[in-house]
Amino acid sequence: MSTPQLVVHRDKELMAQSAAARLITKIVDAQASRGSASVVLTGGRNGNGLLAALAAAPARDAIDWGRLDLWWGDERFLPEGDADRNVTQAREALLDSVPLDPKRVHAMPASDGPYGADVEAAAEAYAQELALAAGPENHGAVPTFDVLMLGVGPDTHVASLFPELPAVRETDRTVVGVHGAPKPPPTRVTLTLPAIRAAREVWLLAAGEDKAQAAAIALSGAGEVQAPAAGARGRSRTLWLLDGAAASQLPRSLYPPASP
Ligand SMILES: O=C(O)[C@H](O)[C@@H](O)[C@H](O)[C@H](O)COP(=O)(O)O
Repeated sequence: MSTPQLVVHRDKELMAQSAAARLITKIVDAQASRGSASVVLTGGRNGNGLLAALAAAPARDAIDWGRLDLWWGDERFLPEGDADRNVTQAREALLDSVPLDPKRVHAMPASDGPYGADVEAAAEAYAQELALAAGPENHGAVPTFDVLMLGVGPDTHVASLFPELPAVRETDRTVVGVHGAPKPPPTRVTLTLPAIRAAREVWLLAAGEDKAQAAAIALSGAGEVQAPAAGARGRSRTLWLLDGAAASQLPRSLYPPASP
């Protein structure tokens, strides 16, 4: 697993704009070399802030939107179209304004979908969808995602993997249901750490004073069960994208001076 690399920006707006520019380049390069790109989106303010910055980016249409596979790291298990669903918020921030191939937008099941209120069945269905997309070269149960993005919670959660809860301890399955999540809503579907670690690159987004302690804990060698963000590593790159406020409790030796 790759050692975390940190980039600290002046504020959360610049962090979102810079991360969006970084994502455009990553997708364009993947499409140029492999014909398509595969990205895992995250919910939350930082994740949606990045999507909004991407929607406003002048270079955004350098991306061939029809050759982009979008997946989700987690989803709130709510009815289709619910304003609190991550896919609803992603559509509002970006997806509804770009010409994606609907067959390549892989939303997690809703609580009024084919699996009803059975969140375990919904999770298993998404795991099967991932496995179907995993080519032989992936020798695994999930596609090799080019970039998997994760917001970081104040308690160091990523996706819907919360400290000490069963989902963060999962070592075999790629997708599980979550009950009793401390961040509402309580029922969710989430990728597990093994699925997250299949990504080429994992980018963790942390902006704001309320993330400073989480970043310091996750980057100080804490265990992944106590600090799930500590276990979110990419196969070739793990990148923490922070603003100065979220980096304020980190030892200065961990990162170069913040961007101007
Ligand atoms: O479903 C969710 O809520 C998100 O996937 C969650 O993991 C989020 O990314 C973090 O809680 C950070 O959220 P903020 O960026 O809003 O702090």
